[in-house]
Amino acid sequence: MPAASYCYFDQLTKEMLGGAVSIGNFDGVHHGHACLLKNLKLAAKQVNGPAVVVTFDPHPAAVLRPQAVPARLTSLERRAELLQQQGVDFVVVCRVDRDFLNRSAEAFFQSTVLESLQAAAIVEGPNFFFGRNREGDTKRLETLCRDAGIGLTIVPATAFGEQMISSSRVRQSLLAGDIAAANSMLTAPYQLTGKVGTGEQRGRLIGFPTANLVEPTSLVPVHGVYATSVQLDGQVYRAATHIGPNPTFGESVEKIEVHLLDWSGDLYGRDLSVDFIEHVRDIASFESVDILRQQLQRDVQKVRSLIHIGK
Ligand SMILES: Cc1cc2nc3c(=O)[nH]c(=O)nc-3n(C[C@H](O)[C@H](O)[C@H](O)COP(=O)(O)O)c2cc1C
Ligand SMILES: Nc1ncnc2c1ncn2[C@@H]1O[C@H](COP(=O)(O)OP(=O)(O)OP(=O)(O)O)[C@@H](O)[C@H]1O
Repeated sequence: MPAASYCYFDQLTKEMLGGAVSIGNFDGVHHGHACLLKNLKLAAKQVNGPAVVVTFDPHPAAVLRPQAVPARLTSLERRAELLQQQGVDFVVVCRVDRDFLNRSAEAFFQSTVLESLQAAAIVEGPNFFFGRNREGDTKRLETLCRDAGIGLTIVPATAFGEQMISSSRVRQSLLAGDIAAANSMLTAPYQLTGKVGTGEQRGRLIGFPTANLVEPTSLVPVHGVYATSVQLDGQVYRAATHIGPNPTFGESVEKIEVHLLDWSGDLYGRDLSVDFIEHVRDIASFESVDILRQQLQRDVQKVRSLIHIGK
């Protein structure tokens, strides 16, 4: 991935202008977003311009309701990477503050879509809202696009099961430990990134050394043991990941511990990205360290059976 996979509005260059534009949070980059982005690329081809996504940072909810803001599914870097995997040419970020959120739907459309990006087409989903208090909807957008003489595509909703896919639904699945459902909605396995900090150094003693992830950059799934994979120095490794306390040792602090299979070395201070593949079991309090150790052996076998990596 190039160092700067996204830019801000004051960094726009000529090749980013005159294209097809989609606006939204795009948190997680799910299959609903993917369907929309397929249409964005078609629209871009028709207008002979770039496929541009406009996204927001921080999330508008973080400015409006900081006490109740949902954790993000993706950092800006990861979101841009996933959007580009879907064929988006440019990701442009709106810096969100109270002034920005106070703009009317018309003012936002005029300044962002027409003046800054000189958009030739817009592509959105059915639940798109814009401007102060989410006053602009797809009807309003239709009128604005018609008046400005630019094309508009509203793509139908993509569902998973009976309901429409949304970032909020992916968050709910992760918080319920339903990794399979979350991954069915996402375009790539759910990924958690953090820095490797120091633990109690106990894992090494019980034969299962772990990298303890601190400062996670996105939502932490519910407590449990997970089959995961990690990319390290260009190689993919399987990992058994524990999220939660260590009740066997009387510790109640939540930890994110990653035990890499078929790897040994020192990871302290490095950034680690963990892909979640399956939920394996809940956290338990074991009667002895020996019984915990036997369970960890079974967990590792389970991870091997769930994840196959090419040699
Ligand atoms: C895959 C995996 C599953 C684990 N499951 C449990 C568990 O169910 N209960 C528990 O008390 N500790 C569990 N542990 C955590 C160990 O207790 C922990 O790795 C050990 O205390 C080392 O802690 P440290 O990294 O702070 O040194 C698990 C660890 C791993 C890697
Ligand atoms: N399931 C879907 N099918 C089609 N389009 C979608 C779907 N979900 C979102 N979109 C569209 O993608 C664009 C970006 O949406 P955004 O990421 O803001 O919403 P979301 O995924 O519903 O998230 P949230 O749950 O946070 O509201 C919008 O145009 C929206 O209408």
